Amino acid sequence: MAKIPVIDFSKLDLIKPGSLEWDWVKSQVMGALEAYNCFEASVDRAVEHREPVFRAMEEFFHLPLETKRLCESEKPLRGYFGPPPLGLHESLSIDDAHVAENLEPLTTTLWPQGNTSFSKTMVSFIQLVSELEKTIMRMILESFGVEKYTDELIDSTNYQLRALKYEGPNTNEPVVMSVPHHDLNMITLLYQNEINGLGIQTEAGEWIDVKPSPNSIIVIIGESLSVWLNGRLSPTRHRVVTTGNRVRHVVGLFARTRGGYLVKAPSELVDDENPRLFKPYDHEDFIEHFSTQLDQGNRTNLITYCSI
Ligand SMILES: O=C(O)CCC(=O)C(=O)O
Ligand SMILES: [Fe+2]
Repeated sequence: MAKIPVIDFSKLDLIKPGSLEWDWVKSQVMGALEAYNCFEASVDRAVEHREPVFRAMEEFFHLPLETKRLCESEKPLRGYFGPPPLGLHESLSIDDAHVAENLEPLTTTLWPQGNTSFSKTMVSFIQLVSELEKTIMRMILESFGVEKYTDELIDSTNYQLRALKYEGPNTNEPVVMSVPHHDLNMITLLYQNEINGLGIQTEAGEWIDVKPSPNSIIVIIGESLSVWLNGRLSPTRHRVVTTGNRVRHVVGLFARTRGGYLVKAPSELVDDENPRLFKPYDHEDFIEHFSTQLDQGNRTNLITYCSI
């Protein structure tokens, strides 16, 4: 069975630009993205977060529906979505979840009697995952010779937390929980409990079941990054299919650019051989205006939307 590449990021603190370690990890990242559009980042420190993160998620999803609905928001792709019709999932999305101040008011709303551990647990995990995302982003931009844009891109990024709960379908027949799709954002990093279900499609059309180990964070590319890179990397086509009766929990970091930032391939990536493929666009604006079509099975394709 094919397996997506596993890349060791355990010495995340030591992987610094210019070091031998950096160049070695960067070459593995680019090799994996070229061959599979995705990889598993193995980060030993993730394991310390595992038990508290999934316990915090259980605590949230066990709240009464009317309490969870206090997190519903007018903004698309933020807030609480659920409960799921058969085959779908329930989720909580929080913008800029690496900043404690963004989670604390929500935590107080959900648990008026107090629950500091929920925000602390989620913030510290998202901080770890966002550091990983920044490292990967810097490596990708460096590989294409456009590293001078890394800081402005990072400064314009919303590190959105998305906690997902999939009920077990109670059958041994595989059930599609999330239809094949591309993510629309820049980079998505996923950390799951022991219930597998994510599948990745290779360019050749083959589906690979992802079976991450407890220290693995799955890294996938979204359409927005493809647009920013003038098509240099392809978005990862993926789906979720599960069996059995156990709950699948996934905590994801969906990095995407904020409103006001124009997603536009830098001039270094455009020349006679590589003409500009996409119209510049504002990701937030796109999400706000096209979100009604973002439901399962009918996702607006960003690449189609801004293709020239
Ligand atoms: O559950 C997963 O592993 C992936 C979720 C996903 O693809 C998404 O939320 O866009
Ligand atoms: Fe996805």
